[in-house]
Amino acid sequence: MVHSPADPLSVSLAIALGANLGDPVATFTAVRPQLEAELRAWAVAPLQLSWSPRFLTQPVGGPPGQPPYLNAVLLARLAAASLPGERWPDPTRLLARLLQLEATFGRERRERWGPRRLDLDLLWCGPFTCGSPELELPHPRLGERAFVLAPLAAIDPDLPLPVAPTGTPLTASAGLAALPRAALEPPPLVLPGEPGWPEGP
Ligand SMILES: Nc1ncnc2c1ncn2[C@@H]1O[C@H](COP(=O)(O)OP(=O)(O)OP(=O)(O)O)[C@@H](O)[C@H]1O
Ligand SMILES: Nc1nc2c(c(=O)[nH]1)N=C(CO)CN2
Repeated sequence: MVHSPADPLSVSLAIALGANLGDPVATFTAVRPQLEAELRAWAVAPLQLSWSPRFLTQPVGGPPGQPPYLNAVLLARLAAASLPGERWPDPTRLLARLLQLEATFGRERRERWGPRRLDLDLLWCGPFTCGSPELELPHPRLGERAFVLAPLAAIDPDLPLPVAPTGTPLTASAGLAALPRAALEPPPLVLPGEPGWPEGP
């Protein structure tokens, strides 16, 4: 893992949630406080959390005939100055917590991109870059996925996305607008807020 120079992304992290088996709405409502608690326990330093609305999305990849997905994103901003010694906690420890939460909610791995009760993907984690199969950061497919970009753009259209060092800076809304037509057909459908998930359109 390598630390890159300070920028707005270097003080934030984002986690994508997905589910298309069981009762995804109930799963999201139940996992939300648990994910917040896991994140705060891992980070030690204070966090400012922003949840996206929930989106109903068409399955991308995997076996045909899957149910639609429920998707959302959690964005966390850290006050870098409040980190102990200004050092980030280890992202592999956060991934371990995410995998454990998936297991708690009955996640089973059968086939690539197969249907699942809960998927938690670490999209980026501050300044870390990492290319091992166990942990890739930033997530290599985040810029291709409407089910990730639409929730990010709903939190903040001007949110910069992590790109390769030589890449042009791209915001969440620009990334969404740049997707090929097929990736937006049908477009993600934003759900109204409700108790347990107040964020809506
Ligand atoms: N950024 C990341 N976030 C979550 N898991 C990751 C990440 N990078 C690598 N992995 C590894 O990927 C493994 C398989 O994850 P999973 O089956 O959830 O993939 P997926 O969500 O179906 O596919 P995709 O990676 O395209 O989103 C995990 O066991 C984990 O170790
Ligand atoms: N609509 C949708 N499609 C997917 C999703 C997802 O969360 N939503 N997750 C995948 C693997 O991470 C593969 N395909």
